[in-house]
Amino acid sequence: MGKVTRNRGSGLKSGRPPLSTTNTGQGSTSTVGKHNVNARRKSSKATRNLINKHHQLHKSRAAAVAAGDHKHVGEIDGQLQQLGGLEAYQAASLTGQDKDRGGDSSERLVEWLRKYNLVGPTRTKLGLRVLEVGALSSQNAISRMVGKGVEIVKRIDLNSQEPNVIEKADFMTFPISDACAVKYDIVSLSLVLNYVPDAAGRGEMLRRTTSFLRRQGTIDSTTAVDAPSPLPCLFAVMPLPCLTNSRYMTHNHFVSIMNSLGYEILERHESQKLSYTLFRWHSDKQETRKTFKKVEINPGRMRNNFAVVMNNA
Ligand SMILES: C[S@@+](CC[C@H](N)C(=O)[O-])C[C@H]1O[C@@H](n2cnc3c(N)ncnc32)[C@H](O)[C@@H]1O
Repeated sequence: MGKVTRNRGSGLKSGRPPLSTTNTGQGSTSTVGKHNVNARRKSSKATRNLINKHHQLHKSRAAAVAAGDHKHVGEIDGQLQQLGGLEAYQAASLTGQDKDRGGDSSERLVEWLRKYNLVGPTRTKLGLRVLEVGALSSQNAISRMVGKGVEIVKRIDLNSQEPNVIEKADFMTFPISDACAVKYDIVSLSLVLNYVPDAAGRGEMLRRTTSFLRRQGTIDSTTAVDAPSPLPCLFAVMPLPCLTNSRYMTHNHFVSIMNSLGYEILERHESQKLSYTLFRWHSDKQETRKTFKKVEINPGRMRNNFAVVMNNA
């Protein structure tokens, strides 16, 4: 793998999708479902608080479901509703990721694909198929590569902001097809894994990604640089503290989990708040079905509890 690149000084500038906005003259307004959310009026702290609260409630809900506490589930659903539900969360994700505060995480993916000479103005014949899970916008950098190396970007989200171009679907139940023609060269999971409220669910999500990737040898593309092809691959973006400040996770531990699925890390970048990684999937490698439990590897009172559990199903 190449050296980890870091961009501590630029805040979130190196990652996040562009805000779909209409300019009101007073600041941008993002229209999310029925909600009109003034992007600039919400401070970045308020945005962060909303996102954090949403994540906390989701985790509590998962725990209440697991405990069979239906009353508590109902209460939490009410609180989520009061926060504005998934739509408000998505609006916060978009506004908090405005150009001023962040950027478009798929810019990093495009940068890496350029490095391997897979996208760009001269790559008109190359037909990469991309599955973007958790898509908030059809105007991001990877979408702009359609016709420049990318054939299609299939976008899905639990709640579609653009019903014509983003399919409302849950990745965990999204149909898997064995036909190579409907598989993908690239799966993008940008800020989605951390949305899953429980550790075993995250493991299942990672395991599931390989089912959507084309096998090696079925990819009609060659890299023109002196580097191995990164295809098929997974682009994963996570909040940095998931990997640097968790009791149950480190970057190396995450890579071990990915290795067990047949993934090899190719690229890594850290901005001030996000971790970006590109993993090539070796379809010829048998998944080891190794078990990864929730084990404390990084003790500390001030750390978070982010974990990924792989059950040997
Ligand atoms: C924080 S947003 C990230 C959006 C964008 N990918 C980015 O990098 O900014 C997380 C999105 O993932 C979606 N999501 C979470 N779990 C999902 C699942 N199982 N299937 C499809 N979308 C999912 C949520 O609805 C939400 O829109």
